[in-house]
Amino acid sequence: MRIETLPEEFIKAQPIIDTIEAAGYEAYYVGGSVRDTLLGLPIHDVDIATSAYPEEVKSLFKRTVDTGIEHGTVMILDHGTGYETTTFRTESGYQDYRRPDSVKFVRSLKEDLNRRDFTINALALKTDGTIIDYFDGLSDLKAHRIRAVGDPEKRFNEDALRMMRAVRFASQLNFTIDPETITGIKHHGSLLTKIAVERIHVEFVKMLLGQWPAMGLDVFMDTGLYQYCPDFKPYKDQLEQLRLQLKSGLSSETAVWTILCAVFGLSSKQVNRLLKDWKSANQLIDDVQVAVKAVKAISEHSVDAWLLYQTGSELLPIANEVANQLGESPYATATLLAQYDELQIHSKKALAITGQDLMSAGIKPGPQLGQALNYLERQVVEGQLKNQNNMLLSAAIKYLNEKA
Ligand SMILES: Nc1ccn([C@@H]2O[C@H](COP(=O)(O)OP(=O)(O)OP(=O)(O)O)[C@@H](O)[C@H]2O)c(=O)n1
Repeated sequence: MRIETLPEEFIKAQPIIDTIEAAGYEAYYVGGSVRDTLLGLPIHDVDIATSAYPEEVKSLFKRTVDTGIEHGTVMILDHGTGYETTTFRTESGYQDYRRPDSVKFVRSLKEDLNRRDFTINALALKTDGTIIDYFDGLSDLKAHRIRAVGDPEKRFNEDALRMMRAVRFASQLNFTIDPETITGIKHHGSLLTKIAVERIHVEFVKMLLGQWPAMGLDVFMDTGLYQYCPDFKPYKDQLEQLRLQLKSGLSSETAVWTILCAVFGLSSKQVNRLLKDWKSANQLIDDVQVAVKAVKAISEHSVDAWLLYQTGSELLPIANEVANQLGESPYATATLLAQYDELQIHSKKALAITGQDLMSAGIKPGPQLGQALNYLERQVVEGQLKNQNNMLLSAAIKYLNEKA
């Protein structure tokens, strides 16, 4: 098979391949960019595989970076773009189920394609548009099927993350997974516990960002893969519910974790624990804690000024998206944002009074000063007080007198 017109990303990279070939080696485009081109999807990174050994590649180009030289990968820099160029290799001895202990560089393209995860990812493309397909990847692409190259048991034993990649591709591409590959996942699901959580995290989120999340979730649940992800085991019923409810992919990582935590019914403390176990960034944890509260309020039709203020304009659309996915939002996002815009202030800094002003008026520094500012903030947000310095000052004095 031959692609008539190659996307411009490949045409831009052609001088790299030409240089390698002129030196007597083979070089091809490989991996996701070839798969996505054949599916008519936009491509991200152009990866090149070559028969030239890393030192040979480096000798051919002025500017290279050793991005993974022990695995044969050298990045070639050309007119501001980096091209990952990897020597054909075989892999052996995956003691940790994720990275090959030893790689052997080889000169044969077929051997290189043979070590890859799925047939749709084991296609090579020449600069003239010819596709090289040793493992029936083209018919799997046509049948919308994810199938391991060779023996699925061996493939997942080598790299257990591939099971998560399979469910992620199913969600992104609307593909089914070949029955033998499914059996391989069923047999090897527990190996996922040997994989760094951060890597599972990336694939899991990509699965729920995919356009057809139920395609991946079906396999994730039916094969029992979910049990080997941190803390998911007790939430089987909720995950099952989610797979039926999700109509389309979510828009962001924050939305992914918000919907999970909302469906699991987690408190802020539990959100923190779950997301820490999934090795999440602190900012994500903070955002999800806020967004989950907002989803609850939206679902219960109890959105008020204070909730809008605390949630903020970035998280409101996410919380409303999640509530919509769960079929429970009576609000349009634009309405929530318009109500948010109408608030007198959008941060504590915007209060027309400072701690310094309160101290100048004789209020002593200490906890009561902070309490007074918190009181004013809430009153202004809720529209009980106008955001004017003299009004806020007298309200603070009254508040502290009543408290005393
Ligand atoms: N665990 C893995 C990861 C990658 N690959 C191979 O390396 C290629 C590039 O991997 P990567 O860039 O991670 O994924 P892509 O398939 O390119 O997909 P995407 O860019 O959408 O993540 C894959 O196509 C596949 O041939 C593999 O065999 N096993």
